[in-house]
Amino acid sequence: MSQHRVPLLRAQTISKFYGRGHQRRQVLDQVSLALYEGSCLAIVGGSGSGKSTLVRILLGLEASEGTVTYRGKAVEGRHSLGYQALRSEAGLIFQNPFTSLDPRWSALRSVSEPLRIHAKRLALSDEQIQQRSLAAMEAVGLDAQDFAGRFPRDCSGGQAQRIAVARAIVTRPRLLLADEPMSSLDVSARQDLIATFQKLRQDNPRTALILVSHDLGVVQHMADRILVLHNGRVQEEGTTNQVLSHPTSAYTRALLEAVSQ
Ligand SMILES: Nc1ncnc2c1ncn2[C@@H]1O[C@H](COP(=O)(O)OP(=O)(O)OP(=O)(O)O)[C@@H](O)[C@H]1O
Repeated sequence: MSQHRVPLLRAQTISKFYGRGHQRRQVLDQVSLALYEGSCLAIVGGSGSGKSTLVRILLGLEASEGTVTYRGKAVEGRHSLGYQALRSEAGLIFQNPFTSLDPRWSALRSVSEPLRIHAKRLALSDEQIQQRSLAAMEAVGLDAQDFAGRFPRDCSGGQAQRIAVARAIVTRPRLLLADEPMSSLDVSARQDLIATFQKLRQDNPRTALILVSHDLGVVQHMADRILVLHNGRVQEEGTTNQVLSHPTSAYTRALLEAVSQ
């Protein structure tokens, strides 16, 4: 069914090399993927498997062989239509909120910043920016009145990461891309953030999500499809149920044995 629609984001036969001469090394080999509106694709692999490189290529931040398209338009260089559409419609969440959030900014200022950047285009008043920012904080399970004036240093890792998620969703993105969003959190904060993402998906059924993780346990309750990457190659790709119940590669089976509880 979804196969007949145009994917929101598509990568076709992406290959990437670093270095020159005999230092030249391939870090991605013919990687293809498709992400549809409203779906969640997890990209899973161990350290050095090429996840971050792939993410940078998907975001148009790094050149590669192969093609990336966003809503059917090529993402190639910062002036391309695909790049501009992607960057104005995507929310990004990174591994460590204490480095991705500005330590000098209150939560309200961090969350409202993406709206301020686009305030003119979106025709938003200061009052509307504030209301939408507070609503984004509530949407990720923070008491907005309590957290609005807090700085990252006044927050736990899980709370700070929720502020970063609120900042990513405040513009109502069509695509959310989260690169190892749980890996700096302890088990309980991780469970809370998984629940937050699940609620966000229910509340925003059209938003697509790419979730990058080294841990199949983190993605199993969130992803519709899983792509397993190892040494820059796709080991397997399929529905979450298929990959978890009937893994076809030994590498995926090893990842499953290492699942965190
Ligand atoms: N700028 C670069 N120059 C040379 N090699 C690089 C560069 N960036 C990444 N690599 C290499 O490419 C391979 C893939 O790295 P990448 O960071 O994409 O993996 P990863 O799966 O995200 O790993 P991790 O989970 O540890 O972040 C690694 O061997 C890395 O050393």
